[in-house]
Amino acid sequence: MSQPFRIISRSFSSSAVRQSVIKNVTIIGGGLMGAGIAQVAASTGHNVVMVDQNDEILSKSKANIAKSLQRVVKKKFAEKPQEGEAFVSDVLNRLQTNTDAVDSVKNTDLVIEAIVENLDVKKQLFAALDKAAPQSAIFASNTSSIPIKEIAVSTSRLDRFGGLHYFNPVPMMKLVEVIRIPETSDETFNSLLSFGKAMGKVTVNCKDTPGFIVNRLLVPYMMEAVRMVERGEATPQDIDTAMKLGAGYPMGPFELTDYVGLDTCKFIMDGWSQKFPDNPLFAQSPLLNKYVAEGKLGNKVGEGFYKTKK
Ligand SMILES: CCCCCCCCCCCCCC(=O)CC(=O)SCCNC(=O)CCNC(=O)[C@H](O)C(C)(C)COP(=O)(O)OP(=O)(O)OC[C@H]1O[C@@H](n2cnc3c(N)ncnc32)[C@H](O)[C@@H]1OP(=O)(O)O
Ligand SMILES: NC(=O)C1=CN([C@@H]2O[C@H](COP(=O)(O)OP(=O)(O)OC[C@H]3O[C@@H](n4cnc5c(N)ncnc54)[C@H](O)[C@@H]3O)[C@@H](O)[C@H]2O)C=CC1
Repeated sequence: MSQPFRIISRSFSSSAVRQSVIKNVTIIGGGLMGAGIAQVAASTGHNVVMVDQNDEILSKSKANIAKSLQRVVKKKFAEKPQEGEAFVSDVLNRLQTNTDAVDSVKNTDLVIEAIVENLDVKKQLFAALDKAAPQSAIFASNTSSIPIKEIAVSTSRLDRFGGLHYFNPVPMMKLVEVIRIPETSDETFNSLLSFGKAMGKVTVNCKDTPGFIVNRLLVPYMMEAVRMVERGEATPQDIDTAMKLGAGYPMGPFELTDYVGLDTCKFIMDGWSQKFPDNPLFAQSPLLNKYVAEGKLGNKVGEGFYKTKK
């Protein structure tokens, strides 16, 4: 078997950094995030297998990727449309799909999980993948809110487990939070950092604390916005306008909730309100729960706090 690690010598330091070479990537989940991660990984030269529950979902994911790639090439290859076409075709050739997660990891270097925000479902998936993936493969979760360690314990590879938390829309958002648990080896962490950079992202290092960096600050802000509406202090429209024009945010909190998906937001809040019952920042929102119960899940279904085009 080939040696999975290489020594990288950095010119600015005499020390050498051990890390594995990541070429073959498996993304589990082809929804909003999985499709975005798959697109950018394939666009940056990686061989990608994107996995979801059935072919219909995967066809939609591929169609969304094709649409997003067109937006990217329109800018990047504005003067060279033929090169743009060749780029799109190369990217799509590097992107395979599979409905069998276990089969998809047999030759993988890195698994990135981007399925529903539910601890039990994630653990069940990783436990199955752990038996099938090569010993050298690194596992990462894109969870928004679940501690990485709680997911990682479903496997026998805690030293090869970490978090890669991307932001929506992945092709546009430049950040990836790279999370290590105490057991994550330096090799694994360095490989995850290098992979994030190889995808063209800026990486920040995070410990395995609730919400990492961005969501630990973003969630209380967004929850206070919905509580303002619940208290009758302002409308979603006025809050969104205020935060865009007064604070310079590209989207207001309600537009962003529709963009992220109200179901995902509720999964996050269900988890945090159970875990931190005494913290008022994470108390449930009756309004969010009502919208989710009515099936108003945001842009993905055409209606959330706003009616949008699907
Ligand atoms: C209030 C209710 C409370 C509920 C409580 C909730 C609990 C908390 C939930 C927390 C959720 C956390 C989720 C998570 O883990 C982390 C996240 O991802 S948080 C989300 C982070 N993302 C953002 O904050 C996005 C903010 N928005 C923007 O940056 C911009 O609006 C955006 C880039 C999306 C779009 O730009 P905009 O100017 O608004 O629109 P355009 O359509 O003109 O696009 C501009 C430019 O960008 C190109 N583009 C856009 N999307 C894509 C894409 N998917 N693929 C490729 N290209 C894209 C577009 O083509 C435009 O290009 P031009 O050349 O400029 O025309
Ligand atoms: N929506 C957002 O803005 C962000 C979400 N996240 C996180 O990313 C993860 C995915 O979120 P989204 O992409 O928004 O969700 P989504 O609902 O758009 O997609 C999830 C996909 O996973 C698939 N899936 C579910 N169980 C599966 C399984 N066992 N095997 C294979 N596929 C399975 C579903 O069919 C669906 O297509 C969640 O953990 C979420 O918290 C992280 C950053 C931003």
